[in-house]
Amino acid sequence: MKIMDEYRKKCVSADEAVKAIKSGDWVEFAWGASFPGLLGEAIDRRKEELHDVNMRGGVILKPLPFIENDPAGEHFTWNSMHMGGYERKLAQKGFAYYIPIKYSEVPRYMRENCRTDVVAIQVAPMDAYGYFNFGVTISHYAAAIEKAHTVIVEVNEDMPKVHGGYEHTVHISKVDYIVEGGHRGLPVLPSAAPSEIDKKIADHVLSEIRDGSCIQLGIGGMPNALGKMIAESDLKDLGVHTEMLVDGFVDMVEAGRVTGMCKNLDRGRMAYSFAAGTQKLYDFMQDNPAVAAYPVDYTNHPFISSKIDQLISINSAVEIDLAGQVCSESAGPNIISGSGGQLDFVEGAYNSKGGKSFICLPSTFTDKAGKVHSRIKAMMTLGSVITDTRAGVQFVVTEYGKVNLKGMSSWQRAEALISIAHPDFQEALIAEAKELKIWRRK
Ligand SMILES: CC(=O)SCCNC(=O)CCNC(=O)[C@H](O)C(C)(C)COP(=O)(O)OP(=O)(O)OC[C@H]1O[C@@H](n2cnc3c(N)ncnc32)[C@H](O)[C@@H]1OP(=O)(O)O
Ligand SMILES: CCCC(=O)O
Repeated sequence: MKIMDEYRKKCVSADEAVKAIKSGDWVEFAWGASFPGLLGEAIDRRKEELHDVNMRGGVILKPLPFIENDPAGEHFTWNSMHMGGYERKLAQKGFAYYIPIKYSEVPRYMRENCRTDVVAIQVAPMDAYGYFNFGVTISHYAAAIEKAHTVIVEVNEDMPKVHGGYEHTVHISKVDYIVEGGHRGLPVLPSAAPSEIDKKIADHVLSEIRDGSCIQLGIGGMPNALGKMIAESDLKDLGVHTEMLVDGFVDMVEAGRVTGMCKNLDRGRMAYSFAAGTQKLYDFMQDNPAVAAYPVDYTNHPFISSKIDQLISINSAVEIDLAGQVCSESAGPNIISGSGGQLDFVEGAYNSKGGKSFICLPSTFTDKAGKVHSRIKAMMTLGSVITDTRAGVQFVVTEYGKVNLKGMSSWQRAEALISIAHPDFQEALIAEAKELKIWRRK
């Protein structure tokens, strides 16, 4: 069959396409900026016919209509591989559940561990050869498609067509239904301007980065702010190998910091697996040969990323204890986000020749009642999830300085971490360290 005949045959309305979903199914639905809004609304309209449907996705940037309109959870359950602000509020109300991941492993989970009946995703318009480009989200979609009995694509004329890599497209022969969405825009994830604390942290990190380094920036305000600061530095010939492409990287390119010419892999190109940011980022990605889209088991697996020399990983955290264990995903037992690719890059950067991993966090956190807490704790808050074990953590940075925990004894860790805690909390931390028998009088 000619490709355009096949296209026309598979083209249906959103309501027609989602009839493929049956009660009890698992549906791979949305990730980040690739939110298939028409399909979401159509699934919601089918609510009364469906029971016990498990929807799966992550980093959701827009409300999920089928969850919003099912407050008793009779029809749909939301399962997230990484929660953003919207999902963590759903989780606190009991409407969403977290799937613990090491993000590098997600394609394998899809192939070997997770049930996937239907894939419903957003794509760019088909090309002349019959391929739909995944655009801003490559992640694990190719793997999920391999396992699903039904694949539905919602075509968004505004989805950038990106260069790969591999597994950044799906061929029409693998697609069951096509829903034309026209120009739908993409959800944006705005980034804040760097705060004074961000700037101080950035100064500590910047003094560790050399010309020719390859940068990964994690999710959240701090890494993005650091990206902007790197753009304002005088570093040269930087490379980019990251899971998440954010506006900070565009700033670096525009400032002439990035050539990628020192990379051992994907020389001259910026490897990424999903992108979320402003329209400036999405415009930058469109048909840009400097961008290389890959599945997340390529960008994130430490076996691959560590082949790149001078890999610099910059991630953020919620709290750290005096042993050096890092929590980046919960406040006590309450989920904030997820492990994501943090551990992947902490390991990848440390194992790269000349590589360094940085966990960057402000020294304090102010709660909603205005009370200030140290993020450096003698012991982890009860219920907090350990994202990076103490043996894996290398540099820890606050606005008060940086310490490299690798190879340090328990008393050295306590001393080092207390030295970068907020001065108002240092005495109390020393007292607690003494009780824990990790304070050594020198
Ligand atoms: C993407 C890559 O390339 S790979 C690796 C990157 N992935 C990761 O690092 C995964 C884990 N990390 C993360 O999810 C993020 O970096 C975070 C959560 C640590 C920081 O993200 P940000 O968006 O900057 O966090 P932010 O400071 O806005 O806080 C998020 C929420 O946590 C709450 N919070 C933050 N710190 C604390 C704390 N110490 N105690 C209690 N709550 C806290 C905030 O109040 C906020 O809640 P709200 O939205 O209800 O107000
Ligand atoms: C999984 C999405 C983002 C992250 O790695 O934290």
